[in-house]
Amino acid sequence: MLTTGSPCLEIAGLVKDVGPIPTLDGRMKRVLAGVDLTANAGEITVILGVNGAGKTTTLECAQGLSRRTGGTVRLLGEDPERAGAELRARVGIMLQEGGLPPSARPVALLRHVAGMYADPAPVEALVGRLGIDEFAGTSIRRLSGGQKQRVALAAALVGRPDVVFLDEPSAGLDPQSRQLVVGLLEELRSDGLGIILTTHLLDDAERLADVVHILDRGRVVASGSVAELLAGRHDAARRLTLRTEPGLPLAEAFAAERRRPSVTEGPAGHYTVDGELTSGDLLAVASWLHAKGILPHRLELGRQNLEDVFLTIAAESAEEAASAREGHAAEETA
Ligand SMILES: Nc1ncnc2c1ncn2[C@@H]1O[C@H](COP(=O)(O)OP(=O)(O)OP(=O)(O)O)[C@@H](O)[C@H]1O
Repeated sequence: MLTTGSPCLEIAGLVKDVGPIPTLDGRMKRVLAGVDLTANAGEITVILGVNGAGKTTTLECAQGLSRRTGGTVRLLGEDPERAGAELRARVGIMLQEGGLPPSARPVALLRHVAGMYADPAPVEALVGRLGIDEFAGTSIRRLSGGQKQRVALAAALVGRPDVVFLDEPSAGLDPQSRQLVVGLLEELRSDGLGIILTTHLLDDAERLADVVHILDRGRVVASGSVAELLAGRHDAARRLTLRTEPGLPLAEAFAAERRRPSVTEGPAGHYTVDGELTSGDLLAVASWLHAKGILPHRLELGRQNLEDVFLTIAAESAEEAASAREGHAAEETA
């Protein structure tokens, strides 16, 4: 086991091209365009990104399952593309598609996987911990998505790895199973395991992450702890959320103010107000609703959370990419 805080994964300038792609006239497509990131032992590193941002490809290159086009990857100090059995035994992997044999039964499968390691974790304990005993005798093909997820997680952990890669470990889990998985990951982190995971569930990310890397169009566009990401971008930013009837001219509530916060509605009846808001703004909205005789379903003022920051960063990155494309088009036509 590595010392907590020492790097278990170091990625620099990672480039991955795929193809040739027929719709690109047979050219290659660059899906990773220079990814830099580090993950440490005893920490949970979360990789966030919209669909297609390059998260799975980054993990596959980090694991040595996909050959990189350029850049360097060091997994537990070694190049995963040249790794032997010794390195593989120290790495746990849970793939998005599960990769489990459909006819196997969960506990028998986990015992089989455990048999491949010199010092595996006790299968019974893992099975009990993840609630797998409830469907121990059912073949994998008959399990629900969430049940398969739990078996895949157990299979990734049974070899007592030093580092584990989890591609969306809590996707498709019911709230109770999600708690089980989150609790287990917190415990494994305190045992010194390096955990690298992707997720679309931003409240899980916010709760678990020691470090977050936000990927967009094959690049890391922001990195840091959740607190750093929140503080770095929105020093005094707050968000006011209102749920009520649709189509209200909510901006009117701020008509008397010199500075006008930005008001948006979407989806219908879900209003958000962003800016350097104070309790005075909350009062302005409450008074405005009161004058109209409207009792809202919900009205709250709070700090922006990771989801807000993620959406802002993704939108900014999309805007930058669009203006870069316009710039190229202008150059070509000039
Ligand atoms: N072999 C391939 N051929 C063509 N395109 C590919 C190939 N592999 C990956 N891509 C493309 O690369 C991009 C990154 O894919 P990747 O699966 O890494 O994204 P992701 O961030 O994990 O997305 P998701 O959140 O949907 O799982 C996508 O646009 C995907 O379509």
